Amino acid sequence: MEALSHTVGPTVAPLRPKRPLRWNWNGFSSVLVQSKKNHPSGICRSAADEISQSARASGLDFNDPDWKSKFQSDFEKRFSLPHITDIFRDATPIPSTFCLRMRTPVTEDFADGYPSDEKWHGYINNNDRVLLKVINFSSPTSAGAECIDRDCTWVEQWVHRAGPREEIYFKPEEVKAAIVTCGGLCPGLNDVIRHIVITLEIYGVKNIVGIPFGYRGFCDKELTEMPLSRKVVQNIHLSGGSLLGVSRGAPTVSEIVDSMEERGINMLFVLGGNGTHAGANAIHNECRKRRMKVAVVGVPKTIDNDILLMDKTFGFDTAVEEAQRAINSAYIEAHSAYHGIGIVKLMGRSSGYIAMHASLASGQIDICLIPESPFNLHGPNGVLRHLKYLIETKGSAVVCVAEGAGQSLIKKTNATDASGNIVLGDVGVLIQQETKKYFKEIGVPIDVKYIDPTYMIRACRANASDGILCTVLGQNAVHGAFAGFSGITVGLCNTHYAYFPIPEVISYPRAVDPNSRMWHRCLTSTGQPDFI
Ligand SMILES: Nc1ncnc2c1ncn2[C@@H]1O[C@H](COP(=O)(O)OP(=O)(O)O)[C@@H](O)[C@H]1O
Ligand SMILES: O=P(O)(O)OC[C@H]1O[C@](O)(COP(=O)(O)O)[C@@H](O)[C@@H]1O
Ligand SMILES: [Mg+2]
Repeated sequence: MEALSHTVGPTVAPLRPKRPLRWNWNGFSSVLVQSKKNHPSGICRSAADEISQSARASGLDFNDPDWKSKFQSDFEKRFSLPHITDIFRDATPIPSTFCLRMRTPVTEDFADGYPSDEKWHGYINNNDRVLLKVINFSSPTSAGAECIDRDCTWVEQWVHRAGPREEIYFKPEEVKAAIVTCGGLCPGLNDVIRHIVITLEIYGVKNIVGIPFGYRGFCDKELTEMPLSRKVVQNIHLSGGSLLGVSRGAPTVSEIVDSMEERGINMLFVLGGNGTHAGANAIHNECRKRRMKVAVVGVPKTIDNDILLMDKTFGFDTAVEEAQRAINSAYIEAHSAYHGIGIVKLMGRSSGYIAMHASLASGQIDICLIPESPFNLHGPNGVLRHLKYLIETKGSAVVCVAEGAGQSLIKKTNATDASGNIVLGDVGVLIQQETKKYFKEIGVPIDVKYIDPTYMIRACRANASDGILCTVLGQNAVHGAFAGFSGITVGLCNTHYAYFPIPEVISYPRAVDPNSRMWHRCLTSTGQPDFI
């Protein structure tokens, strides 16, 4: 085997030896098993149990000398992209109207046939692949190891490369494309809308509409679709939010598809998170059932960064950058006060990515609390005792907490929002109140400042790196639809762009691995102990 370059990081004992080491093994799905909560089965088992049970469940026998090729062929099947020819067997492609060498003016019609450039193959070949996992873990005890078998055998896992194909399955003049944005706001939504519209026009599509206020816009008679063109979207990326509006809750899938049929929509671009993608996949399946020649393509939008398999989702970098402003304010308040304590609550329902990254980026956080790493507030190892230590030794402290952290410490209400998401208890307020109570009890004066910048962060305009990410994702969404794929989404994968079948990226929320190098880096930065 060829020598691989070494990864950077400590080769000695892990930073936090108190935490039990457990290798991550999840049979066929080869995903991180991060904690009891994040394991799709919800069961916490020993590694040996996991191997035997998961192997049984997947039918994978590691004594079989062919287990690796069986794994790979199963993987290839799972990641193959649904295509309209699965249903319309005789659908014949035409040469792409997305000319890579010479742009076709939007006003020109295609009376003389579609322009094509047969000499230069700047297109993506359908067999191009992107490598999903790029670290060859030598042992299950390596930080963040994702292993398939007990020996952590290296198995290549390839996903489909995104981009324009040489042949397309829709004639631009027959396309009615619709764009819908669902769920909460996220920086970059307008950038993605803009690039979908611009790219559609370059293919030659003239009928492009926006569906107002998420899935609701399909069925609310008071809401009319918004005609879109390069002219309309030219400057929309200069402000945050969504030109089309967003909403939670939805009509039924069948009502949405009825509405699509009525409107003659045959390309649907869906910008949203896990809920939206579940909806998009259901729409795709319903269209197939009705034998509608429709391409449904998602672009993952979530500030929480909780979509599986992608380096990051758009808006995340901007959110981290913006979160730092709140952290810096909390830091200044805390440091300017006598015994000041700053508390900042950041988004992240089930994933602590924003809190972790903002803490790392700012370098001003003493305690970072995320849903993936349980903690006690009270007791000898609790957060409050450490805050007392910080006040005694540093004179001030700053806490960053993700909204989904510490939910076991808060009384559950069982309330859900319109989309069915659990309404979380306010952990920021809890920490604020308990901190005040604790210091009052021990007779130490403190000055607590609590900042919840949630909606300020979400409403921001995308920063430069997100702007580029949105541009590429928006363009690739259109290329995917024209290539005839449906029920897919697009994401950044090891710095390349890939298409994924929707179910693979939303089977459960992506979460921070408490055994990962990144979380350990964060702990190194804050200097916080275990809080259990
Ligand atoms: N399992 C599902 N099937 C179909 N539609 C869903 C599903 N979950 C959520 N949705 C719809 O997707 C939209 C967005 O979902 P939501 O959870 O609010 O945001 P996000 O997509 O950001 O996770 C809502 O209109 C919601 O009704
Ligand atoms: O107040 P809202 O609109 O329900 O949004 C709150 C939620 O939005 C988020 O920022 C993102 O959630 P979505 O990805 O589901 O839109 C969550 O972290 C947070 O719980
Ligand atoms: Mg969601």
